[in-house]
Amino acid sequence: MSSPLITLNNGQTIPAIGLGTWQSKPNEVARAVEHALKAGYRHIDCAWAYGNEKEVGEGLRASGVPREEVFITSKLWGTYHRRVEECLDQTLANLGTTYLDLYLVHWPIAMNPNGNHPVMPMLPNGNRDIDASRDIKDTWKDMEAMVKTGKVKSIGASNFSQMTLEKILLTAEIIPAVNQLELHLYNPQLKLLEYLKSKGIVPQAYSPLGSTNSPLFDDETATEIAKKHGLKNTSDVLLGYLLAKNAFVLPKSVTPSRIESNLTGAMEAYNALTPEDIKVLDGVAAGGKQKRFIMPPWGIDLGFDDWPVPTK
Ligand SMILES: NC(=O)C1=CN([C@@H]2O[C@H](COP(=O)(O)OP(=O)(O)OC[C@H]3O[C@@H](n4cnc5c(N)ncnc54)[C@H](OP(=O)(O)O)[C@@H]3O)[C@@H](O)[C@H]2O)C=CC1
Ligand SMILES: O=C[C@H](O)[C@@H](O)[C@@H](O)[C@H](O)C(=O)O
Repeated sequence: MSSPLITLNNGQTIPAIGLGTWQSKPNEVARAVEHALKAGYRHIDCAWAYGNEKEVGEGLRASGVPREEVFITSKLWGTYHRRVEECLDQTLANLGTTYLDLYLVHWPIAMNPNGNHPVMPMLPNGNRDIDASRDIKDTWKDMEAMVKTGKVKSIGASNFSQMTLEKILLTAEIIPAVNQLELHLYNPQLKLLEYLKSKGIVPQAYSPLGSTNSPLFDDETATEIAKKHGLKNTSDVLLGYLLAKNAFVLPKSVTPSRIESNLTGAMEAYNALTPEDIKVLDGVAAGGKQKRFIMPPWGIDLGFDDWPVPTK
């Protein structure tokens, strides 16, 4: 089974279901990618910061699926906001490919490129070593330049609130194709989804299952809806719900049976869910279950309604 395609604002199409690779250990991720591609996935979500792109590349080659049939995304890390092409070139070399289908700014926050650590530079006081003088608009300009090199087909955002998007849109020549966000039953960000729609930016749902040790699998509403439609897993409803919101889903798994069922189950649920189910699922977070799972301690305001502004 393959997944439906979503068309981006530049006409490029992407399979709506992609395999996540964050926290997939290097010794597990090659087999996970190979298995996913053999099971029908054609979209892999990677990042320089995940430290496993070399092994993702091994999995791609082991699958025997031609490179041009797979949609590959990767992300620019904070310590490289002033060295965009350098980060991209490392990713391309790690993956063993000459181009990416999509390149995202991982977080709209630059970190000190000359700090005490290449990935997570820290200050003596324990805070992240942020490069506050780097304007996100300039990082976006450098991302735009990567499209001209032919090394990336599309560019996009990740973890950008409306506030951050408005900043880059002031000078952007290329509107981000996507915004990859924490999106799931307990954090549906309905207002931001409306804004993205108005700008032609497609949402990509990260942590669609609620990430590691997720409470979402036990959610009563999703479980009841799964039962009602004879779906095998609550996770099917979690993924089908996001597809129905016109978001990509990027479930991560290194478990072969889950890799398979996330693809087939998401599609089954997408086809089974009714507008009434979607309305009920839309109300779960607002009904007292709102929760975000990925909240790195950046120490600055990212402009998300549900993410408390840090006190100095
Ligand atoms: N842009 C960004 O800042 C971010 C991007 N992402 C991207 O999104 C992807 C997905 O998000 P992630 O946080 O990994 O979390 P997910 O919501 O995809 O959940 C992954 C967890 O759920 C388990 N799991 C997967 N499928 C099932 C299933 N059917 N039943 C029960 N358990 C299951 C996995 O275990 P196991 O592997 O052991 O099967 C793993 O522990 C990432 O891998 C990454 O690619 C994620 C976070 C932030
Ligand atoms: O993509 C995954 C996430 O964004 C992850 O890379 C960050 O949350 C990182 O662990 C951090 O602490 O900043």
